[in-house]
Amino acid sequence: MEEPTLLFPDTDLDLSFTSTTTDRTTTTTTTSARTSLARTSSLTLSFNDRLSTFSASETTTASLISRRPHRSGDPNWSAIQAAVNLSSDGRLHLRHLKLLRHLGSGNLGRVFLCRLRDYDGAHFALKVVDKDLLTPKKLSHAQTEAEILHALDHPFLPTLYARIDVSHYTCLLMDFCPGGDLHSLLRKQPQFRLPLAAARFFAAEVLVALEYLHALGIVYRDLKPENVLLRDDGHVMLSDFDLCFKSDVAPNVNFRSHTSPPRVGPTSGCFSCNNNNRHREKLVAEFVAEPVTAFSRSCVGTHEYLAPELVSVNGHGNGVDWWAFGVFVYELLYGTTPFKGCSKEGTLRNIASSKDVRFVHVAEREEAGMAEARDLIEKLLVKDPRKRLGCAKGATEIKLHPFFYGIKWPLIRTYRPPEVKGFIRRNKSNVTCKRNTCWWKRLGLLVRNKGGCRGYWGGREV
Ligand SMILES: Nc1ncnc2c1ncn2[C@@H]1O[C@H](COP(=O)(O)OP(=O)(O)OP(=O)(O)O)[C@@H](O)[C@H]1O
Repeated sequence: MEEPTLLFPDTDLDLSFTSTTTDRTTTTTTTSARTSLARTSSLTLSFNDRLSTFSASETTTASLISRRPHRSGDPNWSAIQAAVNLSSDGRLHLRHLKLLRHLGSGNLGRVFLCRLRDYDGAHFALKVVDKDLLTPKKLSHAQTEAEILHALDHPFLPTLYARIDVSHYTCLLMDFCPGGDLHSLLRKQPQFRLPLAAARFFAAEVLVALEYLHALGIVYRDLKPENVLLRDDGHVMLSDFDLCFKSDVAPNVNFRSHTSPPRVGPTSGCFSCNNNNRHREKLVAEFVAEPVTAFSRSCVGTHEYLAPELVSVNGHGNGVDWWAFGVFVYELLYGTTPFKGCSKEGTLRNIASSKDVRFVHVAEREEAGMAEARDLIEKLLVKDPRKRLGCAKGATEIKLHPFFYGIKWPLIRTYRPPEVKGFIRRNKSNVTCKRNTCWWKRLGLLVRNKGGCRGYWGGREV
């Protein structure tokens, strides 16, 4: 038999991985994540084996997602296009990618940092899902995630560059966020709290991302700092779309009355009866695309972020995202979540109770803007979704709240992100990865000895 060739020969991928799933990330639908995570640790060996023994055209289907308008200038696209042009069948394959390291694991699979083999300027995140290890429910979540990623085109959401299906693996090639996630950044702050300006900035960008998802009829259902990743430039990227559900949405242009302040200038002033000196009311057109009829009964999400209607399992809609947004703003500013109890059950009881949100008193938190922040949180954490801010008109009405006063929404992607303790701006072309040649030798040996057999690493059954 021909010796299997290694397709990731100088990878630094660490296979001796253990589950990183924490209590925070556990969803109410999580079942045997640990088992599936442990099994997926033999992934690379399987890849090498399969790709070396099957002809690519028989076993792989790869779709290069078409270049989208707002990212058309993205150099990652050009790099991928160059690789595809050189490919004999005009497709992107796993052999074009070089895995650099393991970034993390979730319910559905593992995420790796990788780059194009012949071009070291473009880094990507590769999410690898082993469909054989998933329950039918998780399989449907994986399918949902892939479909949603395919539909997105927004600066604060991931770009799906390609989807590669190899045997029972689905690999999704996406933007890599070198800044880590907001939860880790919070852990680096004094008392886990962000300065108000930083919290406002991140909240505003997440709001814009949610607005876009809702305009597509997508209810996200998994907002939490862990799922807010930071790009190299400090702007956010919402991740993890497996718990989303899709609904219809009917965009509308509404008119609301807006009172503008009196005009000051030479024509106003001493004449109190002058029309220009009065508050003037005018009609302002506003675009609303909110999935108000969205409805689901499945209880998914992260305990501390679950809306009361999710806890009561009577069915829920778009409002769960606006509730979670309230919890999110609270956590950024207070370093904890508002209904956290001593146990998961205690947390759920607090959420379901009729008690309103309480704010921990933090003397040094009384900076300008905190009163507005508390008011916004109170309006979002209204237990009855019909009365909750955002449920009727979505982000359009949340953006008008005084907490966000002064933000020029269409320009937000051009804002300079705040300097935050612990955030290191990384140059994409200078992503570091641990080198461990001895490690690679062990991998080569293992593949040769076992013929790339899956299931063993370092003498430990996985
Ligand atoms: N695009 C990315 N850039 C950088 N790191 C990423 C990227 N996507 C995911 N990660 C890292 O990989 C980890 C696993 O991500 P993944 O989306 O598979 O699962 P998760 O966020 O833990 O959620 P879940 O288990 O609910 O699916 C994340 O915690 C994150 O640290």
